[in-house]
Amino acid sequence: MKVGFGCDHTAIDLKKELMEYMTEKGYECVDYGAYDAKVRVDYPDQGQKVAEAIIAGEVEKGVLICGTGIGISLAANKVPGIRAAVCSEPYSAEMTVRHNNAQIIAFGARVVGNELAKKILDAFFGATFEGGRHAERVQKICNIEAKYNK
Ligand SMILES: O=C(CO)[C@H](O)[C@H](O)[C@H](O)COP(=O)(O)O
Repeated sequence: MKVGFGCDHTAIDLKKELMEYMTEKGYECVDYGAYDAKVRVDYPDQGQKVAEAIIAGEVEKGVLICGTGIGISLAANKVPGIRAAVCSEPYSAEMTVRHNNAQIIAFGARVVGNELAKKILDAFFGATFEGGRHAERVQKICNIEAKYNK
């Protein structure tokens, strides 16, 4: 599976470590920036890049990291069709795939440590969407989006 990674200046080292971790597990990791911890950047730019890469079919899923995970996920969720979830622990990371069919996991480099971040990725990428009643609920989310994107 191809996975897109994006972050702001707060998470350069964590992103690098997680990309290495996922590459070792056999994932093909694509880096959408940022690249330099000394250069302050705006998290919406990387959130948008990874979200658009998913919609374009360049990558299947995404990992977004800023200081809290909140701003970068808010930006990604503005791209129609994207479901990005902020999760600071593995249970939510698993459930956002099983029940919400989220394509992007987001978290904060100032919130979670490196080893917890790996556990969050294990849970997210190890889960499968359950469909059924959850598909109907996800469709309702899509309907809200469609109503405001005419
Ligand atoms: O989620 C965020 C904002 O909603 C992030 O924490 C950003 O990484 C944060 O805004 C960066 O702040 P900085 O003071 O410019 O480092």
